[in-house]
Order: sequence, then structure tokens, then C-alpha cells
Amino acid sequence: MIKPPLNTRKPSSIRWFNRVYTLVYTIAIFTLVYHHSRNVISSPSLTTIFLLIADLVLAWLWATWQALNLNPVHRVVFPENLPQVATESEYPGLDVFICTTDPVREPPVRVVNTVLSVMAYEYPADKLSVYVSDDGGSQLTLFALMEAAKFAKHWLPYCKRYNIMDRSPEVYFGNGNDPFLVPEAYEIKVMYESMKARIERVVERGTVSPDQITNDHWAKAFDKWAPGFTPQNHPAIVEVLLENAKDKDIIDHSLPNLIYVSREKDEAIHSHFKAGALNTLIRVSGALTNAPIVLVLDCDTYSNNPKTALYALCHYLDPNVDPNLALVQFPQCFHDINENDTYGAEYLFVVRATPMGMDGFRGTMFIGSGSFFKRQALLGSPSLVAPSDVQKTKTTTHALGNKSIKYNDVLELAQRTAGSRCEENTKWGSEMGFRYGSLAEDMYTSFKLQCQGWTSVFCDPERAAFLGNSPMSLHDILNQSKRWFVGFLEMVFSKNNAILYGFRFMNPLHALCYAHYNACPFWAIPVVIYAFLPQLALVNSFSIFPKVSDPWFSLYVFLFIGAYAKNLLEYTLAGGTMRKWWNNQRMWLVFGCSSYPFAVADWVLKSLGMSTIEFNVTSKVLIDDLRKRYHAGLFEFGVESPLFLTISIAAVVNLLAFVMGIIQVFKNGRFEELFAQLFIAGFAVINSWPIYEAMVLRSDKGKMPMSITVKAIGVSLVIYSLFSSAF
Ligand SMILES: O=c1ccn([C@@H]2O[C@H](COP(=O)(O)OP(=O)(O)O[C@H]3O[C@H](CO)[C@@H](O)[C@H](O)[C@H]3O)[C@@H](O)[C@H]2O)c(=O)[nH]1
Ligand SMILES: [Mn+2]
Repeated sequence: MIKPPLNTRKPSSIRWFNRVYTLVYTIAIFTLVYHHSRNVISSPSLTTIFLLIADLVLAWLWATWQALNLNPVHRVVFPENLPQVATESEYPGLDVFICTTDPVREPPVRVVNTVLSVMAYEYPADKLSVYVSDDGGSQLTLFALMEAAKFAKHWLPYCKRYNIMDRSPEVYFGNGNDPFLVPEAYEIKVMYESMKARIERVVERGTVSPDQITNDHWAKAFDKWAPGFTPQNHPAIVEVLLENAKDKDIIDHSLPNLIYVSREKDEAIHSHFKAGALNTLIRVSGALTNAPIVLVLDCDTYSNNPKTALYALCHYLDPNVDPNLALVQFPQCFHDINENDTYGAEYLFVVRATPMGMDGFRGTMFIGSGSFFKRQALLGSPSLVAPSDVQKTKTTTHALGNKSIKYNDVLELAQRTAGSRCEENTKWGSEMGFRYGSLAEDMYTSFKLQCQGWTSVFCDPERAAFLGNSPMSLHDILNQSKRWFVGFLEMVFSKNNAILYGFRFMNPLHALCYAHYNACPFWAIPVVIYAFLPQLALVNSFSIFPKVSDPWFSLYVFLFIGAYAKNLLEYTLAGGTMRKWWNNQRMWLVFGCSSYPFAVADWVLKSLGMSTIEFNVTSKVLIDDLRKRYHAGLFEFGVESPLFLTISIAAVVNLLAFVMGIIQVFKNGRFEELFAQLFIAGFAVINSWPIYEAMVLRSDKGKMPMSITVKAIGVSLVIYSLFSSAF
């Protein structure tokens, strides 16, 4: 008898349209390059050379993007068929890794909510362990987790009894779920609120006082914070807060393991940021529970669907599974994005379109959170670790046999593996575990895994599996993206880059997908050229594009409309709306004048040894005032940042050029010759509207700081006068 499937994979029907489009558009690009080359030869000038460079970079980025559209696939899972292949007792063990690093930017209450939401998974408790890595080495986080351990005894049975979907208590109680509908709800809500208040009090005070800990054993844990302990310099701490074999909830059911880990820190030794933290967790969990499947989460990405682990099993337990399957990736979705997604922060292309596209080759990227890894894959290449299916891998055993995970020898071993020197002269970070060398450790790790021969799949169920935090201020989002782009540049300029290394070890089309993202910071080149060159020529009445009646003009029209319309189509297919798409393309221009070029500058400074690269953690603090403005659809400026200065200069120059251009056309005619430049400046002006508004019309806290406005106008006038006779 044929068993019902656990999952299906179907190529998307849009792929044929994409392939034809790619072919036609490629011909158009070649024609344009021919046109430019001819111009450069017939009238060599900086203008023609810059235009050629801009379009060559655009062409490369466009071409690599096409790789993502050639074979997108849809997958569906059928968790209802799981009982046909495995009973609950046969499920593989699952170790969940949650990273946090800064109790100020990542409030412990939010970490606790993420922890509780996964502890409450629909998964056998004796197979589930939750590890929290605290890179901040903070008593506050440990205290919060102790509170969570107590509250879990009430929260977990409650969720399971009433089949609650929102298992992050903050979300559940904040969602307007009337707590009086379910008998114990009110009691649980009070319990949650008082836990939250206790945690927040401690966070406000900044220390944990002994009278706040009732459990003697737990009180001892704080002795580790001896004088001289700093987040950058302290011993390893491993605390088992809940042990499945011993701890029970209020209805006497066993609870999952809950373990706090803060790896040893030594200022002289590079921490490798999140990748280093995750590698520590691989070793610590290897010593304690050693589950064959590992779920990686950021501290803000709480579970939004208690069945997600079962969806992952639909791949791992499939009898026909590829033995090299290393990763089941769920999309990173976000809560609290505003109506029209002002900052394009849903990243629909990265989150949905790209993974589907890469899944058509040998697998999607790891995007940092919401990923179920096969532990084996993190321990070496398939040829070394002999891939097997996860069911056959031993579960819940550790290095010292089946002793309690609180047993001293076991804990000592775990603590040793969290030592700062235990990676010296090993393959951790190069051939094993999460890879070092890029701030985009997620993308780099999956790239290296896939080069070793491991594969991955993308799982995108209707209800989002996880929901995370997205920045509400423009400054935060630009800084966050700048970090990613520096990480991409580190990949481009490493010997393991997507082209030189990728082409040798993976399908070249698959490698091109990575090459596309890695080259993203170079968008800065065409965006900056197109943001200034046509405009400065325009104020001088100097025409740099073919006039409207010239046949070459129609090539430009085709390329512009073709690119934008296709982009809109792809965006809506990924689930976006027209308004969101507009904002998304605007953010691309904003990145082009800020985080892309700044990332290049950061990377150059780092390469010259003039600065060190830091992982600037994104703030997850919710500020009411800011939230209101964000939900009103306003851009949040407010701080004096060089990232705002460059976009402001571009906005002012474009406005100036557009106005001057119109005046000149009225005076001298030549509309046909200058139309393309007027159009580009006009397009930039429409896109820059929120910037003008923030400079002139707004008076709230999020407006553009006056100093930036003044500097932008000043610099624009200097640029204008410098170039007034350049053409
Ligand atoms: O030294 C560090 C720095 C960061 N983190 C953790 O890494 C996670 C991601 O950091 P965040 O500041 O939230 O970065 P984002 O830019 O929001 O994260 C995206 O980009 C990162 C790569 O730059 C990926 O690691 C993330 O998974 C992905 O969501 C957080 O849980 C941090 O606590 C550490 O554990 N140690
Ligand atoms: Mn984040």
C-alpha cells in the first residue's frame, strides 16, 4: 500500500514565464551595453564612462537575480500523516538554541516569552530541551529564566489543555483573548503579569538581590558573578533550570529541559559573535542531551505555531528524505509591521521569493532564525560524518551515559565545552559548526554547508511559524542592514566566495544566488551615479540620454518598465501589496545612498586595519511614542546620523535639479533631449517626499534633525556650484 505523503514539492508554474523574460531582457541588456560602449568610444568622457559602469553593475546584479527565478518550488507538508511513519516515542530529540546578548537592547521579558513559546511546543517533553545562550553574561537574564521555569509549570499545561495557538504569553494576553472565557485564564494572567513585573523590577535596578531568589540552589548560581566579572571577561556558566527527568508541571507531567549557558569570555579571544555562541551551544548540548535535531532561534523570534516542529519532521522523517538534508528553514516573519511596511522590513524577497528560488537547486539559505538543523551536518561534511536519517541517530544520551544532566561530571564537561579556548586548533568555525569570517554568519554557514554537499528545504506553512522583531526607526534598520552588507562583503573578498569557490563545489546557478546577495552592497555604485550624474548634467542643460524620438530611447523605456513591472510581479507573488512594493523600492534607493556605501566604507576601513568590525545588536525595546509614529506611517529620523546626511543630500540635489530643469525647459525648450533626466530627478523627488516632509513640515521627535537639514542644503549647494561648469 502506498503511504500518504509527508510532504510534496512542486515547481512553480511561473518559471516558464521567468525563463522567457530572462532571455528577452538579456538581449536588451546586451544591446544597451553595445550602445554605451559605442558612446564611450565615440565621445569618451567621464559621463559616458560612469554611465557604462553604472549599467554594468546593474546588469550583473540583474543577471545574478535571475538565477533565483529560474526554478522556484513550492512545498507542502502533511503533519496529519506523521502517525503513519512514527509514534511520538519515536520522534527524534529536539534541542532548541536561543541566543541573546544584551539585556538592555533585548529585554529579558521578551527572551522569556520566546523561551516559553517553544517550551510549550506540541512535542514530547522528554525529547525537548531549550538552551538559552547569554552572550551578555547577565544575571538579569538568568533571573528572568528562573522566573520562566516557575511559570512554565502553569503555562505549559494551560496551553495544552486549551489548545492555545499563541504560546508566547505576552502575545496571548495582549491579543484581546478574553481571559474570562477559559476558567483558569484570569489566574494565569495575574501570574504572568506579576512575573513580568518582577523581571522588569530587577532589570530596572540592574542587579538581582538575594531575597528575590527563593530556591537555595538557584541562589548559589549567582555566586559566579564575582568581582571582576564583566560581559567581556567571565567564566563559563551552565545552569540546568529544569530537568525533564525530575521537574513536573502542576498536573504532574514532565517538563522539557531548560538550560542557561553563558560561554566563557576572554577579551583576548575573538567571540565570533552569534556564530561563536551557537557553536558553544552545539558542544554544551552535545554533552547534555545531544538531540539529532537542533532549532536555532533569535531571542525575539517566538513561536507562533505550536506544531512547527512536526512540520520539520515531515521532512526529516520522510522515508524518501535526502540523507544529506541538513536544514529545514522557515521564513522569518515579523510582528507589528505597519500597514504599508514603510521600511520594506518584511523583506519579502529575502524571506519568501529567494528561498523558493534556491530550493529549486540544492537548497535555500539559512537566515539566522527559524531553522531546524540536523546536528550531524554541523559536525562535518557528509563524506566524513556518514549522513543517516535522524530517526536512527541516538537521542537523549550524552557523553557520560544516561546520568542526570545535573550530575556534577556531566555539568563539568558541559562547562568545559563552553570555555573560550576550547576551539583553539580545531575545525570549529571553518569546517564544523556555524562558520566564522562573516557578520552574515547565517548566509555564510549555509553556503559552506551546501559546498560540502549538504542540502536544505524551505517550509512555508500558511500560519507563520515564528514571529520576530523588526526595527521601527530608520536609523536602526539602516544600521542593521549595514551590518549584513559588511558581512556580504566579507564573503565577496574571502577565498571562499560564491564565484571562485561556489562554482567549484555547487551548481553554478545556485552559486549565483549567493553571488547576488553578496554583491548587493555594490548597488551603491549605480544608485549613487543615477542619484547625482543626470541631475548635475540637467542643471547645466546638458543632455546625457537619447532624446525621446531617438529609437535608443525606447530601449531605456523597455529596460526601466521591464525591470520595475517584473519586480512588482515578483513582489506581489511573494505576498506583498502595491503600496508595500512602492515602499520597498524606495528603501532600495535609501539603502543605495546610505547603508550600501557606508558598508563599503566600513569594510575598507576594517581591511586597512583602521577599525574593527562589531556586531551591533538590533534593539528590541518597544517605545510607545516611536511605535505611534511608526504606525502612522512616518519615517523615524530623530538622530543626527551620517546615514541620514547622504540621503538628505541626494534628496536636496534632486529637488534642485528638477526645479531648475523645469525652468530651463520652459525657457529654452529642449524638452525631448532632457526628458529622461527630468524623469529621473522627478522620480527621485517623489521618492524623497518623506525626507522633505521630515525636514520642513514635521515637528515631532522623529523629524529630521535641523543640523542634518542645514548640512544637506549646504553640501548640495557646494556640489551644485562645483559642477555648474563641469559639463
Ligand atoms: O555577539 C553576539 C551578537 C548577537 N547575538 C544574537 O544574535 C541574534 C541576532 O541579532 P540581531 O541584533 O537581532 O540581528 P538582526 O539583524 O535582527 O538579525 C538577522 O541578521 C543576523 C545576521 O547579521 C542573523 O544572525 C539573525 O538571525 C537575523 O535575524 C540575537 O538573538 C542576538 O542576541 C549573539 O548571540 N551574540
Ligand atoms: Mn533580530
